[in-house]
Amino acid sequence: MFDIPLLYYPVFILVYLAYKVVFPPLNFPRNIPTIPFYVNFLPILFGIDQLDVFRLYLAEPLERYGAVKIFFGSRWNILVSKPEYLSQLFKDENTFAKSGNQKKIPYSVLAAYTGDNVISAHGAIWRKYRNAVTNGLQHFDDAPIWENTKLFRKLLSKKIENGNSNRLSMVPLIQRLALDNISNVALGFDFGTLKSDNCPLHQHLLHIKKKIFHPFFLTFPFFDRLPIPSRVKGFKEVESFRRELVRKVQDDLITNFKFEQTTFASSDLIRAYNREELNYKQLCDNMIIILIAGHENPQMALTSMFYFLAKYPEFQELIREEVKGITESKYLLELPILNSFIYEVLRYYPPLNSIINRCTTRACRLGSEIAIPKGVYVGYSNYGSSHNTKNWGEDHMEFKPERWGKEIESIHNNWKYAKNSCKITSFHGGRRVCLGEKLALTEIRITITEMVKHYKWKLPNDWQDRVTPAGPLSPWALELIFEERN
Ligand code: HEM
Repeated sequence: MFDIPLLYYPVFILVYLAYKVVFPPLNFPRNIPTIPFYVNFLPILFGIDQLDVFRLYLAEPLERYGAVKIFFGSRWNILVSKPEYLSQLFKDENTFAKSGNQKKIPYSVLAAYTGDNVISAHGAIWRKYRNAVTNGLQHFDDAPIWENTKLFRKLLSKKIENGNSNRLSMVPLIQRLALDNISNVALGFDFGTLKSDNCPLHQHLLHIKKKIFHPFFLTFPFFDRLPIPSRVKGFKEVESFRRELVRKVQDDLITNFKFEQTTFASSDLIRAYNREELNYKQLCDNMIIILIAGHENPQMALTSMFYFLAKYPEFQELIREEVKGITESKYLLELPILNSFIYEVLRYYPPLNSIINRCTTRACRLGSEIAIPKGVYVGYSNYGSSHNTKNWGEDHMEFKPERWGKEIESIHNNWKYAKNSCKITSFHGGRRVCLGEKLALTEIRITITEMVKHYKWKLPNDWQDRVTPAGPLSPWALELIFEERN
């Protein structure tokens, strides 16, 4: 045996870490391309956005091979975009088992925030959660959404009046609309952000989100294991926000003397907790995920809707004509231009660009050719499947609502077909299909309807047209210039 001087240990550790980061593990499939590990840092280093990264590094290999090796979240993963592979991923849940942050990075601030919930759980636990929340998310009263859109309009008009400018920063405003919608429709309380500029729960949420979605800690959650003071504080703040939210929901529902008749997703969660089918942590984890998925995804989608309506203003006029006199959601479902426009936006900018939260439970093959070892994280690229020549033709980079069809029946059928054949995976598909799709689409239809009736808007000439640098996908720091219609 020979002694290695202590001095060399840090060097060995660094070399080992670099080796783990720079190259995929040796047992990863060799017949698919490797995306350079540094692509994650390009938005931070060079100010480019996630679609620049996609165009430069992912588009061609994904189009050609349908799957690539990619470094993300402190590990190497496999990212898939080919419909056949996606369909296998979505169907064979026993092999590609859901494994969310609570398993992948249990030591992280992000995992402390989201916990073990209906989106990330697997097997019997997932079924228990899904049973509790399905009814409330599928059957809901859309009246609060109409009401909130009116409050949203009032807020816009007030901002324009007070600021002496009709140029508005849209992200915080849309977030307020999305938060009030999900809290009213699914959680059974009013977040109240549209009525007050300084709602304490909202301020708390904004504060912790900055900590959770820090690009460095998202790429290297491993550092959350270290006693870094800001991260230690982050854990405490996340916990206090979760408790505050659940207390608010419980207080509002319990003081509601008709609690037993309420059908919110949160009422069913509380009932499952009262029957001891869920423990307190599971109750919190699922309440919080309804809040997170229920406001962040529609927020991204709505931001993109506003953007595309500004970029192609002819659709503001066409949709305005279509929605004239309509005040009920069921009639909005029948409008071809409105619905094909929405589907095209969801294809063009899928709010969740890529999702990596499945882990192989055994060595297996993706298709007949890609051999994957046990314990590997496999995810899917929504942008990759909806921007792909094989799936969408040579014009997939063009924004063309008419690609969905002319008649409303064929438009909805084409949307269903694209989902069933995994050519569009913006809402996942199969058994684990998004439970909030109906709610989100209702919210989007109502918001567009009310907005085009009362405003015209356009992009400022000096606004930089780019998308978010990483994570959820939508126009970055969207600003719009509004004009009220008479
Ligand atoms: C435009 C808006 C939305 C988009 C694009 C979207 C997208 C998705 C996607 C891609 C998944 C699968 C995630 C995965 O693979 O792990 C999912 C699952 C889910 N979403 Fe949504 N979502 C949206 C809105 C909502 C809303 C408003 C809710 C309401 C709370 C919601 C609740 C859920 C739930 C509960 C699941 C888990 C389903 C399961 O695994 O059983 N989503 N969503």
